[in-house]
Amino acid sequence: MTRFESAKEMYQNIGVDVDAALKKLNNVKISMHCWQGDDVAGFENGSSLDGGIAATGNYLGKARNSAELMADLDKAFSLIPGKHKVNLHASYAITDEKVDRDKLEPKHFKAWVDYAKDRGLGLDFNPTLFSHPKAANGLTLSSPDKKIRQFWIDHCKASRKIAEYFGKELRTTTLNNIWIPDGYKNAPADRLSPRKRLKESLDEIFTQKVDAKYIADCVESKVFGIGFESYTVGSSEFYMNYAAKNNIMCLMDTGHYHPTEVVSDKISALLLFSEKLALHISHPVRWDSDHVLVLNDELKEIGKEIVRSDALDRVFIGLDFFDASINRIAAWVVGMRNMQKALLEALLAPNAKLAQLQETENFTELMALQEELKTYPMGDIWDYFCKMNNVPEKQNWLIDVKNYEKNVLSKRTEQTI
Ligand SMILES: C[C@H](O)[C@H](O)[C@@H](O)C(=O)CO
Ligand SMILES: [Mn+2]
Repeated sequence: MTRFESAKEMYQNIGVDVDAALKKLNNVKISMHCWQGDDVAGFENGSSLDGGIAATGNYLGKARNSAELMADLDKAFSLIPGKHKVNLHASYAITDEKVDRDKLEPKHFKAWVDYAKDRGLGLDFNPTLFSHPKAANGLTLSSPDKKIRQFWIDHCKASRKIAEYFGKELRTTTLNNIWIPDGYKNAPADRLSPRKRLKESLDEIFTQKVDAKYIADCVESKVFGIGFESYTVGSSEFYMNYAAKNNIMCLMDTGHYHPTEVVSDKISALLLFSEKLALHISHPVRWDSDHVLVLNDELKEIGKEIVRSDALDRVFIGLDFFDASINRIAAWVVGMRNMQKALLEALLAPNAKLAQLQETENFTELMALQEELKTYPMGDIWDYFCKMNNVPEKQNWLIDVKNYEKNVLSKRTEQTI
């Protein structure tokens, strides 16, 4: 009997259908963010990273152009089970033209569509409202300056067209996520006016007609950013209400809440009121530090919440971290595989039985079973899942990453080509 067969039998004995779990996991597309590959630099060669976010570390081999970023993404995907999506920011346009963000068009992202088509991947999109001279003071859609607001409104409209184009070309629904850094370092005198302006800007953006078959809009809230500690215009309450009233989605980033607040607890609450929701799964350490996902309790809890709400097709799962202190391809691989492991663990739980124990107030058995499940042989099922997808099992993927670092990454110098 193989380790997989013996593990499968153990799960079967508690009523879990392992084959069905593996099938479900194989269908989950996770959106892998391109910006881990180059520390959120983008291809514009202009402003350095701002907007209250920061990538720290100086590990060798960061991608310096689209060819390198695509090659690095390929390397990472070759070590991750299944077919997924790439999440792009507007600052990653591939063009020889000097085009400002308000004038971006689908053609500036054609190379990404070709890339995705060739590999059977999907694409998601984000307008980039930071690292730009017109966002230098951190005010964009809520700026008191009408011209600045208009520039960013036009950028968001351009981005929605690009997202729609991705969806059409790739026959998927592309997520288009608006996040803005807007806020103040010190206590504001007027909290209402910036929020009113943000609301009006969003209203104008969403007057633009796009085909809902191909694009799903969402808005990402935040609690604070570096340099914007006292006030964030696009807060959680703001966007939850905006999204509900305008029939668009909320995007919850796991790093965008107070330290003891957890996104896992918010998923069921949102799913009761909206058809779909989006997530940026990150790993905040003391603040929105954007560390690589580790398989911690909160990640497992998020997996459980999605699975137990039977919402694998209602939640857009995307990753959002940028760690420059370790090999960037390893960062992607660890994060993606951990997200999948969290979902697998949830799929391998006797969820109906656990729910019934809760409903019948049998809390002793519920606790006993939940605790025993923690030492069930999930790893053997995971190894089988890797094998079935022709990717290395256990830490064997690291051999590939080390070779790639030796042969490719270490040859890259600091300057952009
Ligand atoms: C690159 C950023 O992480 C991203 O646009 C945004 O999603 C964010 O989380 C800012 O903190
Ligand atoms: Mn995010």
